[in-house]
Amino acid sequence: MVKIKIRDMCFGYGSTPILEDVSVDIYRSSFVSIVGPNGAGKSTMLKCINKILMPNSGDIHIDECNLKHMKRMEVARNLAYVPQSSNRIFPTTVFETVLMGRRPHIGWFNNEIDKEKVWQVLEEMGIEDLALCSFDELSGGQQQKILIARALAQDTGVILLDEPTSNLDIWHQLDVMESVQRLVSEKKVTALMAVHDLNLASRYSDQILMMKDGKVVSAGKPSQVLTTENIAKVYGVEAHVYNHAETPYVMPLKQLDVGVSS
Ligand SMILES: Nc1ncnc2c1ncn2[C@@H]1O[C@H](COP(=O)(O)OP(=O)(O)OP(=O)(O)O)[C@@H](O)[C@H]1O
Repeated sequence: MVKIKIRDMCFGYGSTPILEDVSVDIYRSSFVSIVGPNGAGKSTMLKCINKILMPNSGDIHIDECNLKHMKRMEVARNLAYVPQSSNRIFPTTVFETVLMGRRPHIGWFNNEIDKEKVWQVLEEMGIEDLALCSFDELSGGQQQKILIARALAQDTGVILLDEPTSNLDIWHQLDVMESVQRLVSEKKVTALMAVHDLNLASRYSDQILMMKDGKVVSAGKPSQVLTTENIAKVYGVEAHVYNHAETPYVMPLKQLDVGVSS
């Protein structure tokens, strides 16, 4: 069943087109990765789906609802968004930061159930010992985990993640990916994640969208999208792709043509 339906979506900053005629179906309870070079439009696409940006044309439906007709709080009850972790400063404790995720459900006034939910999420992520720490005194990787915890506390059917592993060591990268995978398999959440690491995308995703210059140039299972040809065309990189069943492993070898990616 389709959870997010995007049709003919175009977006531009001023007269500069950024997304062009994007049409994709994201299925309920699937883990979908968006890959592509710097500047391809991955973050812009996530921001359009979360209504942070308004497309110039086209439609996005969440279930049967057109995003255009959804109010801010309704969007927040349906979609949680984990932004790229650059310089996010919250002058609050970790507990208070995660509690902000409950706002779409209860407004400004928190009750015991919401606080319990926050403790539950902190425990599930193994970060309850950070609860009383100040958010802005944590490491980049710890802050990343707190932003993910805040999204989990939001308790939505869709979670959008913008490069959630970018600040993390390999142990924590796997930790985040396993957490998202558990959300998808156990809580039937739909996860859409922008990511640069093709091998993490390959291992964890049900579907990959490969973007270049604001267009989705390939979409499907990892084994259909992560091919030598696509990687050469989109990244300008020669790569070996070792196919282990449905999970290709990508080994980049050399640049083919400097300047393919921006
Ligand atoms: N606020 C802005 N104003 C104007 N142009 C912008 C703005 N934000 C992004 N862009 C441009 O939009 C294009 C797509 O950017 P976007 O951040 O969506 O790409 P991305 O694929 O997420 O890149 P990266 O992998 O580097 O994070 C880029 O050319 C970028 O320069």
